[in-house]
Amino acid sequence: MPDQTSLHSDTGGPGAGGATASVPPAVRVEGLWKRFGEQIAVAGIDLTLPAGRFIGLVGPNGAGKTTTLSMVTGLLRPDQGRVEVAGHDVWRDPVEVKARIGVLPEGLRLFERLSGRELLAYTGRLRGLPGDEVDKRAAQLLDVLDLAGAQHKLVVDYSTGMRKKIGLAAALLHNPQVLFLDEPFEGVDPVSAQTIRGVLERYTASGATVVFSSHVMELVESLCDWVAVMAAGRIRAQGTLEEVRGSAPSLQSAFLELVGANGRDAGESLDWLGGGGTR
Ligand SMILES: Nc1ncnc2c1ncn2[C@@H]1O[C@H](COP(=O)(O)OP(=O)(O)OP(=O)(O)O)[C@@H](O)[C@H]1O
Repeated sequence: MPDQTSLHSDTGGPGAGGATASVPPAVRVEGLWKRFGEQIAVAGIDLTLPAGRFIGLVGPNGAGKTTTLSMVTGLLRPDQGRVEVAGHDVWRDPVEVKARIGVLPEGLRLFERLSGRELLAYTGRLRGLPGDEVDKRAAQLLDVLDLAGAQHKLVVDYSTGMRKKIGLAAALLHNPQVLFLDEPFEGVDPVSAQTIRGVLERYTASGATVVFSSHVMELVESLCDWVAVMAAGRIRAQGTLEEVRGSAPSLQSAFLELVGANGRDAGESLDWLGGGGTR
């Protein structure tokens, strides 16, 4: 199993995924810390995510993924450290960064009393796009994401999967350079997941970057070409999928080894649990 130091840490050059030397990494994080009271959520991480990749940020519950993504996207101020997106400092240059990113955060809050179509129209105008361009893009996104039939329904009446899809459409509307998605497939049925996947694959094929967090290793393994593994507020590995997987048979096995979950009591101590018991 490779440790973090043996994996790519310097990116942006041709060896780091085909980007040219002049292209800054999609994300560069240095010494990032966040503490909530006694709880250290993110413990001084360094992370370099190359541009033009489909990147998975994986880790067990409570690893610090959401906290990291919130700091990287300018939603949560770090206690310490620096974050750059596409070469711009997130906290010194927020307007430059926000124009270049799309975000689908965890626990997405939407304008519930707007219809899906109105939400996209409003988002597009906030992004400074001309009205006719917003109309064109909104109609295409609603169509591709299979929401055209629900475009005049209020967002409050959308299902969990529909909310994810309209949130994704809003995040893509201004054609961002880097798209951040926190658990984009959670609560999404397989058909919608396939649709979202198709949209994201098309988006990265054109040179844009997707960074998404997930616990689902099979999904990350099938979608991502670059992976960062987080546990207990630290980065345990980062690199291409092949590098992080190393000699392990799957990303799941590599992950369990990296986060130290192999050999954990798998419920043997619950000797009272099971059928046939009397109490
Ligand atoms: N606002 C907060 N106040 C207090 N503690 C917090 C807060 N946000 C996160 N934490 C703590 O920070 C740690 C990291 O949480 P975070 O949500 O970033 O993890 P995660 O990797 O996204 O987890 P999950 O996969 O379960 O969503 C956890 O111990 C969590 O309890």
